[in-house]
Amino acid sequence: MPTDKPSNGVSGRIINCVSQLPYKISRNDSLDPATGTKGCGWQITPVMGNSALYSSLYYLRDSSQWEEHVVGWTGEIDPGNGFAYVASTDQPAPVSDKDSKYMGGDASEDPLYLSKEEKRVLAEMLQNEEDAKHKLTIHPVWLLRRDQSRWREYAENVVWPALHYILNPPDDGQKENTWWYDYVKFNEAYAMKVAQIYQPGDIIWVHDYYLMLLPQLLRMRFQDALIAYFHHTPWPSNEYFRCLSKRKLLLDGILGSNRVCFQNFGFARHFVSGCKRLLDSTSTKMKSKDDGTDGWLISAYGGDVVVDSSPIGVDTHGLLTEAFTSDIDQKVATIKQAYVGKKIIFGSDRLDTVNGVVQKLQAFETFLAMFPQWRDKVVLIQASSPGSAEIDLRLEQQVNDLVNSINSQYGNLNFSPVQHYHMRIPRDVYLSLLRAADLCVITSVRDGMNITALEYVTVKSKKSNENCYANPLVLSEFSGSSTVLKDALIVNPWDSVAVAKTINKALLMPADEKVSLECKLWSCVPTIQDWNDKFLARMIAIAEKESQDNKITPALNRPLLLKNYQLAKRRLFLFDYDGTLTPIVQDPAAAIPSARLYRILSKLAADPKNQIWIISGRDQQFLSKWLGSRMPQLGLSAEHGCFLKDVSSTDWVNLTTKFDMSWQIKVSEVMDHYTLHTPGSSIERKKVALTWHYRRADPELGEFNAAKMKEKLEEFTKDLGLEVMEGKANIEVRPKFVNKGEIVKRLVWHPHGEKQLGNDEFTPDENVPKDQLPEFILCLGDDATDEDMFRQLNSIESQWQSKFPKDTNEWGHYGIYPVTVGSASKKTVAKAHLTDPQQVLDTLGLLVGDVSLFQSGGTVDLDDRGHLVNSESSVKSEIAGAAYNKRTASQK
Ligand SMILES: O=P(O)(O)OC[C@H]1O[C@H](O[C@H]2O[C@H](CO)[C@@H](O)[C@H](O)[C@H]2O)[C@H](O)[C@@H](O)[C@@H]1O
Ligand SMILES: [Mg+2]
Repeated sequence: MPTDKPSNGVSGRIINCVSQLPYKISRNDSLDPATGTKGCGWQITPVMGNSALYSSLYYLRDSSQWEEHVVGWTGEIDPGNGFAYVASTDQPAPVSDKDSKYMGGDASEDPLYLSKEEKRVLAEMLQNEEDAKHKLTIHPVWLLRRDQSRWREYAENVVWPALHYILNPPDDGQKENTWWYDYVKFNEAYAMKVAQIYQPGDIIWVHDYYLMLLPQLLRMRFQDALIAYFHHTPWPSNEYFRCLSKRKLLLDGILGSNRVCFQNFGFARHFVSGCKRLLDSTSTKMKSKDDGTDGWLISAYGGDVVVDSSPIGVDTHGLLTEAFTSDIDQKVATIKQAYVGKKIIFGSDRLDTVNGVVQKLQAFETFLAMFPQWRDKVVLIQASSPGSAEIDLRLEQQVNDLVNSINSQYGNLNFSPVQHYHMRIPRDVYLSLLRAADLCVITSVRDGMNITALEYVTVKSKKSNENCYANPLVLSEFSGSSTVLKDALIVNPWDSVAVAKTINKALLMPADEKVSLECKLWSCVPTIQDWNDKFLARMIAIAEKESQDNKITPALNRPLLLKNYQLAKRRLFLFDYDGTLTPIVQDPAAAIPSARLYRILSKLAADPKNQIWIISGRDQQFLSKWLGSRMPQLGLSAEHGCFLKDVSSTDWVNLTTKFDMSWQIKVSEVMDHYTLHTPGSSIERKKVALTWHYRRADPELGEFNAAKMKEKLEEFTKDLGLEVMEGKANIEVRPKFVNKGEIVKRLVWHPHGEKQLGNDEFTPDENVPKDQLPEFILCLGDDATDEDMFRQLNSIESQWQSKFPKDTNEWGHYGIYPVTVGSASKKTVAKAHLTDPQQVLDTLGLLVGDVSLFQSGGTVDLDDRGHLVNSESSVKSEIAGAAYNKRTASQK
């Protein structure tokens, strides 16, 4: 139990977001045999599986310290009523219900329509499953579309395989795209639910890979929220993770958290490496002061995210109470009697490609072949719970073949050495087998944390009658639990000879050695109590450390941006060019606009409400050639604000005419010197600014000489009114009095749509009435010089707050969006971020109708079926559902 009262801004409330509530809802419309009438009730049954996560929820529920709120999807609701919904209640929560489908029923009918009242009643029933004394409130996430398994598809068919080192075969990506939209919506539905209950100071705890986007969606809404993400499954090497087409969006989604935690150090290390490679994050290693564990601080869009590990545990006390009852004693005795004179090897796994059932059977076959003395003296009882439908068929066949082969070679009429149960065995049978086993063998080829391993060691820690105390465990080195249970008999499941030898060794192990091993293992089993307490203590410590200057810059809330855009009558776009509208490339001359960029800019520019400006470090020649000459309707500013070309004009204005340019000679000399000493570097000579590029030089030499050159240039330019800027693999020098911020000031403080004055004496007119100023400003930039624009916009926003306090929009602001593009590691004064130029184009594409709203997330209001509120599909689906309800009611 936590000892200290939560303090320092922590409210004492936890919002646990889980991919599925621990209950199954079924409509119970069967005939009531007592009355002969049709019932119209609902049935709620607990869901088995996911025992560690659910026991964590129950532990917090029982704690007097915390008030717990659980937000979770209802899972597939069994609609009853002749729509035989094939889904077993005993599936573990995260397993795909691939065989869940409706049989019968007209496609136009929607048996999942639930009226408001029905949802209220069901929510109440779910809540009633909780004892009144507990401080736990259940918040169901309703997603009532008829094809309910759609919400699992992306997580289970795309993310899960990659996390387990399985690459899907290539295809045209269409199915995956549809699944992705559902995945975004699934996460959106959670964000909406959390937003309804969130209070400042709450700890939001997001669990696992169904909800990778949720932290960022919440960060968009609540910048100060304390968010933790715990990843229950393995995290793969980046070589696998980077194969996902949405890799950046997924990482970016998780990085909305203050803390990202894994089952072990290795998984955390892979995650950090992914962030570094895919998002250009930087990381620093650290040791937690609280519990001495190793971890990292990774810089994510202006803030720091803690990445560490903490293996989940089991409720050891509860388990021992549950496993040592007189009923289970009896069952253990019955099992022992059934196999008298034989050693019992037990295994309990889900039947999928990663849990290693095939490897186990192969090793057992090898064992019987290598050690004939054990034939007839050992039985393998293997319980394999069903996995997902597609994989089952192939695996099932392979497993059946192996079982038959072993039993026919080494069995006889009275005895089969492998007893295989392809089913989820009841809890009491499972516990009896754990207790009765002389050995447990786990040959998983990939898992986050094998709970059976922890439960086996726990059960073996207690003495009982049947001589089962301290029996050993053979454990795969690829199981997450091997990092915790280091003293188990560790094996490589791919080496069946080694596994066979280890089984032999384990079965022959003397009693004192078994006891000594068990003592070591038992002392390492993490308890769920400890796991929760440590996890939350760490979150409190993080909350205490959070400071104003360590705010994570949220991802740009695109749906909100779209709404704001659609409602605004005067819109101003301020775009940087390199690294924002085009990706950074080796050769500056090759960074030309793509066809997609032209198309989107043309569409934007075609709307008379829009004024579009490109504010770049490029010179006039480049901007005119690639943008101005093709799209004169764009306003252009060259060389970081030195030159200006108005919207729909061809004339450039030089804003630096009065500035003495003799400095160029000396700067050029310095740059020449370093160019000579840095092979691959070059100088870009613009009209005013000079840029030294070292992208094509040896990176280390380039960086080293850039630093030296900068120092040198700063020395003699400080009194000349010049600025020496560090850009992306470049050093630039230009007059200080012009910068992109000054241009922004000039463009914003200007009657919208009116011509710019063609002179360099322009002073912004801060008396322009509000109804002539832009109502929507989107400013995008990737580099240090773009921070001047963001700073300027932030200052304009503050000015407007005091000047026009009543003129905010319906979201309480002025529609000003300073957005940084690119590396997660940057410190920025922007209010939001986008990861790369591709996301920039996706965002602009969204505004002009080229891109779907659900390509990436943000604040959207969904109805209880996952349709956009008030959209055509939402209205249609509501009508169909109500009609269905009316019809079935009249049949009753
Ligand atoms: O303000 P911007 O529009 O972003 O321009 C900044 C500088 O961009 C160019 O250099 C950078 O992009 C090149 C092409 O991707 C890349 O090769 C180089 O390493 C980058 O520094 C441009 O050449 C400069 O003149 C701009 O000032
Ligand atoms: Mg740029």
